Formats: sequence, C-alpha cells, structure tokens
Amino acid sequence: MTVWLGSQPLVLASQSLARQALLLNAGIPFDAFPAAIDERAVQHASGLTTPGEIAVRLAEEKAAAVSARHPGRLVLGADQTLALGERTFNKPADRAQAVAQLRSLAGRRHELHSAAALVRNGQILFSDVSVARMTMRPLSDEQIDTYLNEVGEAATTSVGAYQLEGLGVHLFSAVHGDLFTILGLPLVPVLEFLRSQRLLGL
Ligand SMILES: Nc1nc2c(ncn2[C@@H]2O[C@H](COP(=O)(O)OP(=O)(O)OP(=O)(O)O)[C@@H](O)[C@H]2O)c(=O)[nH]1
Repeated sequence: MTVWLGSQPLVLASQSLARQALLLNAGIPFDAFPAAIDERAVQHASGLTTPGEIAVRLAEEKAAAVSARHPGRLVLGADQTLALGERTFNKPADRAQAVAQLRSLAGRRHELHSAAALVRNGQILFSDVSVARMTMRPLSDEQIDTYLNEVGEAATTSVGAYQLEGLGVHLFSAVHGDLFTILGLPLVPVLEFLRSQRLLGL
C-alpha cells in the first residue's frame, strides 16, 4: 500500500521543522524550499487586518513564490498568525522580544490562526485556515525568565515563543484546538483536499 500517489513528492514552501515533521509523520514525501518572502511587507501591502485573512494570504504567497521556481510541482505553503485581541504577533526576534511577548500573553487567551495553501503553476488550488484558542497562565517575570532559560533559542522559532509539545505546555491552563493547528499546519483539511485529488492511497 502506498500513502502518496503523486508522480513527484509534494513541495513544502517552509523552513519550519515542525511542519516538515508533520508531513514526514503523515507519510507524505516532500522537498522543502523556504519561500523567503518578506512576510511583513506582504502583510502591509495586502491591507488585510484579520489574523485569519493574513495567515491565508501569507500561506498563498509563500506557496506561489516557490511554485514560480518549481513549474508543474504541487506546492504547499503555510503560515501561523497569533492574535491577542486586535494585536497580531510574529516570531520574537530575540530574548527581549520573547520576554515582552510572554508578558503580553500571560494571564490572557490568545488565538493561533494557522493557514495552508496549495498552488501549482501559480494557481491557488486550495487554501484553508484553522484556529486554536490558548489560555496562558499568569506568569511572573521570574517564571518567564526561568522558562526562557530552559528553552533558550527555541523561543524565537515559534510565534508565541513556545513549543506546546515541549516545555511550552507548562505555560497554559487551557488549550482548545487541534495540535496540527497549534504546530502551524492545519494538516487534516490539507489531507482531505489531497484525497479529493486522488493523491492519497489511505
Ligand atoms: N514545534 C512547534 N512549533 C510551533 C508551535 N507553534 C508555532 N510553531 C512554529 O512557529 C512558526 C510560525 O511561524 P511562521 O512564520 O508561520 O513559519 P516559519 O517558521 O517562519 O516558517 P515558514 O513556513 O518558512 O514561513 C512555524 O514554524 C510553526 O511550526 C509549537 O507549539 N510547537
């Protein structure tokens, strides 16, 4: 039995190790090529304001950018936008930004909007966005420092400065949403579409 029925591996337009692990564990062969687009410039130029629309547009732009370099290939792009009320957050650039971000998120509920898009030859064939709702515990500055000392550089690789499947789980009092959405790739709807295209054997 073969899981993937495509004549070529999927192209993943992402540097994200979490996204690559999700595809690997799902038995989907892929070639990973980071899109390397200016996400903030795309977001500002789009004029979009809702986190879900921003995540979808960025996922589509990432997939389209890599699709232009790989004609004929099916390209998957993804993006995750964190929303705290009207504010959106991106990956913290350094520890100072991670501290500031965690201070803002602590004791409040934020949303993770994770979008995926599939593009071939520049045509958007599929896009979808899922939401997870994360309730972070109240955290003292000392607790934030202790956490960041433990996780180190990994704090700058995620939009919320946490990896939920790692020590990040200690930051939360409640989590609502599927793990794929939290990890940054709404995999179930992507697999449903691939199945509809007869690209999956399961
Ligand atoms: N391991 C892990 N990664 C997470 C978690 N939450 C968010 N992320 C990652 O945080 C990153 C969100 O930033 P994005 O801008 O969407 O993606 P990126 O890492 O820059 O990678 P590209 O797809 O190349 O843009 C993604 O890599 C997500 O996989 C989590 O709980 N665990």
